[in-house]
Amino acid sequence: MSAKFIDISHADMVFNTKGGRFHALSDVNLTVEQGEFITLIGHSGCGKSTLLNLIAGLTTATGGALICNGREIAGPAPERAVVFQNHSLLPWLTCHENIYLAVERVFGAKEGVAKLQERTTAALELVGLSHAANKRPHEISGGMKQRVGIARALSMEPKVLLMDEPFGALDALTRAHLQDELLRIVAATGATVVMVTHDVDEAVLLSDRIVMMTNGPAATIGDIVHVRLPRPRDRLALAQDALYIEYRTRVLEFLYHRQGRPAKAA
Ligand SMILES: Nc1ncnc2c1ncn2[C@@H]1O[C@H](COP(=O)(O)OP(=O)(O)OP(=O)(O)O)[C@@H](O)[C@H]1O
Repeated sequence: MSAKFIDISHADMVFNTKGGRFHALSDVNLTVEQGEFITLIGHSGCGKSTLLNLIAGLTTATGGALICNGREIAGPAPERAVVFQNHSLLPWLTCHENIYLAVERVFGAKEGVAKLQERTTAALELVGLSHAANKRPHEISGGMKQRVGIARALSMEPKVLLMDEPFGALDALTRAHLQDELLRIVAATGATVVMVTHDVDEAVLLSDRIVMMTNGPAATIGDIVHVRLPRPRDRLALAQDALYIEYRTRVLEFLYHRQGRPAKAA
C-alpha cells in the first residue's frame, strides 16, 4: 500500500469573480493511501467540491502541488473517475450504451468490441443492474441512475474514485442501500475513494478517515477522524457500537461547536 498515493501539499484556490478575488481554499495538506476511503465533510460552501475538483483535475490550484500516483495532477484523467450528485448520464443512450461510451474512450484504442462489451456488462453486473441494461435514464429510478453513474466510473478501472455527494438526492432507504453496495464494491475492487458528503452517519459508516473542513473563506482541513471500525461494517450492529457513537459525536462536535455558524449565515 502506497502511503502517499494522493499527495496534496499547501494547496490554495483563489477564484476571480465579478466582485474580486475569492480565496476558497488555503494551505490544504492531505495524503491519501492507496485503497483508503476518505470522506470530506464541512458546512455548505466551505470548499469540499472545490477540493474534490482539484483532485479530479477539473480545476487547477492557484498554489501548492497535487500529486496522484507519482505524477502531478494536470487535468482530468481516467485514472481519477468522478461521480456527481446528478448522475450526468446521456438521456438518449441506454444504461449499457452510457457505460460503453466511457469504456470505449478509455480502452477502445487497444481492445476489440467484444472485450469492450464484456467490460460494460461486468460493470452493470457489479452494481446489480444487468436487468436494466437496455433502459434509458428516464425509465429508471434516481437510485438506479446513480448506480449507472458509479458503474460507468468503475468501468474505467480508475485508480481513484471521486464522488461528490453521490447519494445526496436520494431518499434515506435508497441511500442506505447504495452505501452498503458501495462498501461491497470498494471491498471487491480495492479502489481508493475520496467522497464529499454532508451526512455524518454516511461518513462514519464508509470512511477510513473523515477529513473535516473549516468554514470558508480560506477554508482548510480543521481536523481528521481516523475511523478504526473493522470491515465489513454492518449498519445495524454499528448503531449500538460505542466506538461508532464516539466517532459520530466527534464529527458533530467539530461541525456544530468548533465550526458552528453564526445564526445569520446558517
Ligand atoms: N468557479 C467559482 N467561482 C467563484 N467562486 C467559486 C467557484 N466555485 C466555488 N466557488 C466558491 O468557493 C466556495 C466553496 O465552494 P464549494 O462548492 O467548493 O463548497 P462546498 O463545500 O462543496 O459546498 P456545498 O456543500 O454547498 O456543495 C464557495 O464560497 C463558492 O461560492
